[in-house]
Order: sequence, then structure tokens, then C-alpha cells
Amino acid sequence: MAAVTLYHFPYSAPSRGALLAARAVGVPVEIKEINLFEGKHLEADFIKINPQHTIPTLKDGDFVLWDSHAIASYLVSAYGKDDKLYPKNPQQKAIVDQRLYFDVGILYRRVRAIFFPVVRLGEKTVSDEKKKDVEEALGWMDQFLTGRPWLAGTEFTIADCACAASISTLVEMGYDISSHRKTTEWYEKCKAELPGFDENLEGAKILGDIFKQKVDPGQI
Ligand SMILES: N[C@@H](CCC(=O)N[C@@H](CS)C(=O)NCC(=O)O)C(=O)O
Repeated sequence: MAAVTLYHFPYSAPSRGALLAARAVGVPVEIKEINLFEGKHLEADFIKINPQHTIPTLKDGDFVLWDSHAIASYLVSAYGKDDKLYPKNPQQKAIVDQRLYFDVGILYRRVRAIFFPVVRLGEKTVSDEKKKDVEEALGWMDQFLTGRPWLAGTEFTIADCACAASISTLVEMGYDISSHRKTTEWYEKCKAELPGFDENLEGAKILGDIFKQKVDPGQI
């Protein structure tokens, strides 16, 4: 199997989510690091590949794709040995999709609303409203996990890869998720069972450490 190319930045949760999916699929990946902090994503060569200049971006031969969630489902459809990571059954697939859209529209967005202004814009505090938004998202995750060990059922799927990347960023920022029992138990399973989780954690820790250095003490 030829390697796919992933334009990747390890600090980025979406980028790590796509890489977790690739590791779960088992497709060989050639990683090309695009350092967002150095503005590499805005250079002409990368804009030619992805005019939206977001990380992650996948190149598979002449085929180019971005958005980590789209990349994850493509990798399973193109290279998965079976459909466990992204079921073909319409209802099971729809549940995975719902969790993926939850990550795009709610979970990652709310985590980012906390770290981005601190890490990139020099803010020192985190509002109660932003923490409330994250608490609400974690509460919904606990409900998704009621009666099932993984977000979409009895097997882990690409929805777990995406949400694990977002949650690992949150945890490494020093956010205490322990009052959300099911999400906490799920996160422990992710650590133990998701292929490539340690690699994911390395990037999350770097971003988390930058956040912790920059934010005022006691903010989260
Ligand atoms: N929904 C997208 C989000 C991608 C995204 O916003 N990536 C950020 C890094 S976390 C990025 O590339 N930012 C640079 C930019 O938008 O110019 C995905 O899941 O891939």
C-alpha cells in the first residue's frame, strides 16, 4: 500500500484526530509538518494545495482533501479492512456522523474558544461562560456514552478518534473532566486502546503546556 501524505501540525487537535484515524485504519502515512505558529500554512505552496489553508490536509496521489472528519471517513472507505471504524449500516453510520459533527460544531469549537485567545492572542483569563459551554458539551458526551463503551456503540470508530483528540487537548490544558464520569472512563479506554494515542498525547501536551504557561493561575 502506498503512503498517503498528511499535512499535519501536532499541536492541532483536528490534525491529531485525522492521524489517530489513519493509525486505526493502518494506512502508511508520510507526515509533512506545517507549522501554524510560523505561518507555514499561509505560504504559496500550501495554499496551492488547500486554498482554505487548514491543517490537516490529506494528499493521496492527485486526490486532495481537508477537514479532519472528512479525511477520517475517506481513509476508512478507501483503506479500511472492514467497516468497523465507519459502519456502512445507515443508522450506525448516521450515529458516527452525528458524533463527528458534534466534534466539529460543538466540542472542538468550545475547547478552542478557551485555548486560542490565550495561546495566540495573549488573553490571560477564561470567562465562566466559556467554561459553562465546555461543561455542557461534556454533559452531552456523558449522555452519548450511556449504555455504550464508545461514542457510537460497542466498537471504537472515527468519532472516538476525533473527540479523543479534542478531549486530550482539554485535559492537557489542565481542565478537570472527572465530574463527567462516563467521559472520564471513555477517555481512559481511549488512552489504552486507540492506536497512536501516545503520539496524539505528545502534541496535546505541547499545546497544553503553552496554555498553562500563558494563562493566569486558577483560571480553569
Ligand atoms: N474542521 C476543521 C478545522 C481545521 C482547522 O481549523 N485547523 C486549524 C488548526 S487547529 C488551522 O489550520 N488553522 C489555520 C487557518 O485556519 O488558517 C477540521 O476538522 O479539519
